[in-house]
Amino acid sequence: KTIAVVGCPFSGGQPKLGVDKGPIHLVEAGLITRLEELGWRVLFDGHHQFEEISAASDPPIGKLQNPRHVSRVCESVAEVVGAHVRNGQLPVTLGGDHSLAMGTISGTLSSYPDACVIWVDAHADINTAETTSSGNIHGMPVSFLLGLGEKIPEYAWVKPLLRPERLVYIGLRDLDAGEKRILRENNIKAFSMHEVDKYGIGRVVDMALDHVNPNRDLPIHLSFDVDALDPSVAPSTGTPVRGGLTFREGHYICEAIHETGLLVALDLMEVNPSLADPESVRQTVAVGCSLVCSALGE
Ligand SMILES: N[C@](CCCC[B-](O)(O)O)(CCN1CCC(O)CC1)C(=O)O
Ligand SMILES: [Mn+2]
Ligand SMILES: [Mn+2]
Ligand SMILES: [Mn+2]
Repeated sequence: KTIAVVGCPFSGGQPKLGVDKGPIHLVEAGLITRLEELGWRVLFDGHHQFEEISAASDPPIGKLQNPRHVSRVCESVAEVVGAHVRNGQLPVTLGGDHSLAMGTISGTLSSYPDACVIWVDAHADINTAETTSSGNIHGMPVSFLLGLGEKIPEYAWVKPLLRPERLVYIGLRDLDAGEKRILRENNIKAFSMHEVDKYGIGRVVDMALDHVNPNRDLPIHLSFDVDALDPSVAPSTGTPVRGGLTFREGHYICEAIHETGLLVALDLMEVNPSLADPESVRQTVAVGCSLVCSALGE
């Protein structure tokens, strides 16, 4: 099978400079060669240029920051990822901030409507325009994918293709009040760090899969935010939160998902190579590469 590496140098979903440089660092760390060494054919259709998409003027809509730019970029990503999936390739999207998952998961679901989503993150990224306090759209992609909250004309292209019972979280530990309410109201399954401690990562992954993929017959889209890992493991990221997944727990999730043989798309998000000292940046990039390779059979 062929992997399509989709470099998405995009930072509009959040305020910190540098996360748009994530893809180039991941590729320059040798990710493509490592994937080829695993036996994959790898297509790298380059780092997408999004500057031309950026709206001339993009004033906030309510609290939402860079709303038109984020929407246009995500719509473009949905088309790119959807095309790769339709061509029978496995898209590996390198971020860039997590707002991009609005595009990647839309792309996957357009071809695999019954796909399930495993969202590995310290955060739920499920704020609506009403519940967000920051207005940073990287904290909102899941709400758009589920069709929650007030409709925003600029986001009319996002179809509510994701069903709550097809979504499961691993690694949560920093949720806004509105997000906790949304998870409860929609019966969304979440394995926080408390459950990871209580049951161990092995049981958590089994339970997560039992919830969204009970017969192990549905395609899996894995959306991995490196801030799910403990900041000691992946320090160079925009919204670090203490008490995260260990290096091994992060890798176990990826290895276990590979073992299902059901992975159809992968996102590796929020590596920001400008937020730490060179050694910490190198470490974060190396972990990102390693997680991708583990999800693909290493
Ligand atoms: N939920 C946050 C963080 C989103 C992180 C997105 B990512 O893709 O990295 O998972 C946090 C908002 N929170 C509000 C209260 C403040 O004290 C701290 C930040 C938000 O900005 O909505
Ligand atoms: Mn995230
Ligand atoms: Mn996060
Ligand atoms: Mn983040």
